[in-house]
This record gives sequence, structure tokens and C-alpha cells, in this order.
Amino acid sequence: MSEFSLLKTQCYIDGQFVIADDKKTFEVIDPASNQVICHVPDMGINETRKAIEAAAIAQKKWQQVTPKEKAQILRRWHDLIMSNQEELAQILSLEQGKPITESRGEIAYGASFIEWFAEEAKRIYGDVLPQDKTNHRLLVIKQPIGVVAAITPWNFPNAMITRKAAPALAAGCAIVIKPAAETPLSALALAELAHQAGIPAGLFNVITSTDAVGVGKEMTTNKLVRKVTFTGSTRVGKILMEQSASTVKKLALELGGNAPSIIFDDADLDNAVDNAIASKFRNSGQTCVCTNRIYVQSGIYDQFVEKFSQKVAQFKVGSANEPGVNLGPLISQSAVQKIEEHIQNAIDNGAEIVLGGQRHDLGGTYFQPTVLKNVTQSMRVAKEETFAPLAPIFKFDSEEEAVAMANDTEFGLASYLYTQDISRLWRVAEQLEYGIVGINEGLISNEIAPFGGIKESGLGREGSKYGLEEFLEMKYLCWKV
Ligand SMILES: NC(=O)C1=CN([C@@H]2O[C@H](COP(=O)(O)OP(=O)(O)OC[C@H]3O[C@@H](n4cnc5c(N)ncnc54)[C@H](O)[C@@H]3O)[C@@H](O)[C@H]2O)C=CC1
Ligand SMILES: O=C(O)[C@H](O)CS(=O)(=O)O
Repeated sequence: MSEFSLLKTQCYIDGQFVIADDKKTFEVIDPASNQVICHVPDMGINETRKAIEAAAIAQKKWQQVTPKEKAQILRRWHDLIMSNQEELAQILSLEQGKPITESRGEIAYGASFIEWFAEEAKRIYGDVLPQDKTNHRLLVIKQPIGVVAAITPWNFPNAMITRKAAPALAAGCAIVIKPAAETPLSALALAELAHQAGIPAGLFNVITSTDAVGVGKEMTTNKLVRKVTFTGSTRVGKILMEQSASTVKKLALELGGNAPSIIFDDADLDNAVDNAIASKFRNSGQTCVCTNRIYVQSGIYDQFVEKFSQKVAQFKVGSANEPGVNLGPLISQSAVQKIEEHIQNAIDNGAEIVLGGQRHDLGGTYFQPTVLKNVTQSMRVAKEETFAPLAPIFKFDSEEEAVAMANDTEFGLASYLYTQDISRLWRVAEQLEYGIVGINEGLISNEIAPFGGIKESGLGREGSKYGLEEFLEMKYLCWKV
């Protein structure tokens, strides 16, 4: 690991790299080899509290810094990230397992949020309102919400941090981040580059810990924290919501998904196949916007299954730096058990394996890309997010039936539809109960558009001009002249 100058093994609090108060550490494991990469501090409530207190002090000064100066510092952070893209990508693949090409993409994707919000920092506007009385002047100003606490997942250990930290800093806030224990190194590398970019001490803090519950409790109940932003499971999102109620914190929750891809008879079949594959197997199926269910109209069902499976059969499973690898290892054995349960449940209820279905010969947490056909709504794959390389293909007859099945879930993050009928495109897009609709496109993530879900997929939006509002408070001034 010595070749990685950005591989940090201490937490970053108040501008210093530090160890845990009790010197405790925990192992960071390479999921491809199951080998220990290094050890990082196993911090807890006390260190979290210290970080929050440092953030509160730093934030008061930061909100006085001009937007232009904020933008310049954020731009420097972006430039440092991009000039260290390869090393950041190697560290990301080492701790998370995704193919190096995907990690390089994630670093650029993560940096795009910093670039975007460096620009947005200079465009935080207020309002002058019409008078209600002749001697009144009514104004609205926007101010930073204050100290932000962020809890982030293992599947995008770089981009899920910058997608929160960039708008927070651009708005004038300070942030304390607890990354997933599986993937802390990307967060610590970002801290090193934030330090080099001159982001003032206390504004960007990273706590690594195996005590997610304790750290989360401190983050959601400490009065100095005014906003909690979380990306992860709906189960944990609900816990954080409950815990945040005692101090009425603002929340942003990017939670689980159950994305349907609906392919109509009139779709461009090759485009639908390619995009359904891209959406399904990105990050080995471990993204919240991955297609989880594929609904194909009966007229092209057999053709679609054949074309889709032939392409998936060409996939190469392997470790991050192997040339041509499409699928890496899953993050954990529990992830492997979940896909095995979903496959078995589907088979027990009448589905058929077209491709895969087994653990890969490479062992560990590698799994074969799997395609099932004759899948129905009664199976677990229809109701639960598999978060793995499993493509269950359902058949439908009518548009109404497809929309009803697609919406038959408590989740509402991403959805996809493939048709060349313009009227149908509008009808179905408007009826889908999701925050995001990909139309003839399976890859919808960027820094420009508002990313987020409805129903039990979360609250709020990240990225886009809307993403900045999440870190601002609106103040109304009623001025007698
Ligand atoms: N919406 C999204 O982008 C994501 C959704 N997920 C969903 O979550 C499922 C489980 O994935 P995990 O990574 O295990 O998600 P998770 O929700 O268990 O973990 C996400 C983050 O929350 C922290 N956490 C866990 N329990 C906590 C608690 N009680 N209080 C405070 N923080 C806590 C974890 O340490 C991690 O940093 C996936 O199968 C997928 O369905 C997971 C990752 C991203
Ligand atoms: O957590 C996730 O899965 C990401 O939000 C998906 S994306 O933004 O990288 O598409």
C-alpha cells in the first residue's frame, strides 16, 4: 500500500489527522482477496462530539467568506482530485472491489459535484418582495443551515461524500462525515486533498467507526447539528428520521430502490437490451438506481431474453485491475446470501434460470451474472432490492398492467421505460411513481439533474441547482422604513 500517498489511516478532525481517543482501530478488507488492507481508527461518540464542536466554530467563520473565495477553494479541491484520479480510483477499487474503469468514472463523477457547486456557490440569490404596506420593505435572504452530519454507504465511497460535502461547503456549512466501515479510505483520501486545497480546519471532518449506531445517535441528537444527510438503506433511514425528531433536524435521505425497466413491443430492442444491461449491472448491481425488475411486453419477450442473455454471457468477472472486467466481487458474504435467497425463492415459485445462478469459481464474494425468466410479482425479487447482479425478467401484455406492476412497491427512486411511441412515453412517464424516469436510457446519474426518490426511497434531492437549497435556510425580513 506504500505506493499510495493518499492512503490515510487516521481520521480527519478540525484540520488534523488523528487516532481514536482509546487508540482502537478496525480492519479495512479488500473484498476481492479478503485480505486486510490496513487499519483505521475505531472512533465513537466522544470523537464525534469533538468533530461537531469544531465544525460549529469553523462554520461561523466560513459563512463570512465571500462566495467567490468559497468557489476558488472548492475548485482547487476539484482540481487536486482530478490530478490524483488514478490513485483515488485504485484506493476505491481496493476497498470496494469495483472494476478500475468504474472507479475512475466514480472519481470524475464525484469531482463533478465539487465543480458544479463551486459554480453554484456564486449564485445564491435572495428576493425583494412586493410591499404589503407602503412603509414596509419585504426581503428574503438565504443563509447556511449550519453544521451538517453525513452518513454515507460503501457502494459509492467517493461520490456519495462529494455529493453532500460540495453543496454543504458551497452554501457556507461545515460537515462531519461517517463513511461506511467497509470503505473508509476513499473518505480519508478526500480529506487529505481537502487539506491540501486549503479548506479551513473544522469544515470537513471524517470519523471512521464500527459503532455506526453510537455515532449516528450522536449525529442525530447533538443540538449543534442542524441537518442530517444519509445515503443507504430505507431501514436505517427510518431510524435516523426517528432519532432526528427530538431536535427537529432537517433531513436528506437517499434510500433504497426497486427500479423497474419496462420494455414495450415497439422499443428499439438493441438499445433497450444495452441500456437495461448498463442499468442492471453497474457496480455489480450494487447501486440504488440499478434496474431491479425487467418487464418485457409479450410480443418481444423471447427475443429480448435471448439478446439480453447472449450479451450478459460475454461478461468477464474478476478483480478490479484485470483487463476487460465488467463485474467485481460483491461487498460481503451477506450480499451473496441475499442474491442466493432471491434466486432460490424465484425458482421455487416457477422462475427459470437462463444464465448463471451460482457463486463464481473465483470464490469469495464473486457471483455469476444471473438472468431469470418467467418471473412473477409473487416472488421476493419483485418486492425487495437485490443489490446484486441478478436480472429477473417478467412478461406483461398491456401498458396498464406494466404500470401497475412497476408501481407495486413502497420504493420510488428510479424507473426506466423503452418505447418509440411518443404518446405512450409521456403517458407512462407521468404515471410512474418515482423520482427519476430514464426514457430509452439506462444511465441517468449526473451532477446537473436532481437525484432523489419519493415514497420510502427518501426525502430531498442531491445535485443540480436544487441540491444547494438543501443546505440553505430562507429568512424573511419585514422592514418598516
Ligand atoms: N440508496 C442508496 O444509494 C443505497 C441503498 N442501499 C440499500 O441498503 C442496503 C444495505 O446496504 P448497507 O450499506 O448495509 O446500508 P446501510 O444502510 O446498512 O449502511 C449505510 C450507512 O449507514 C450506516 N449505518 C448502519 N446502521 C446505522 C444506524 N443504526 N445508525 C446510523 N448509521 C447506520 C452504515 O455504517 C453506513 O455508513 C442495500 O442492500 C441497499 O438496498 C445501500 C447503499 C446505498
Ligand atoms: O447510492 C447510489 O447507488 C448512487 O446514488 C447511485 S448513482 O448516483 O451513482 O447513480
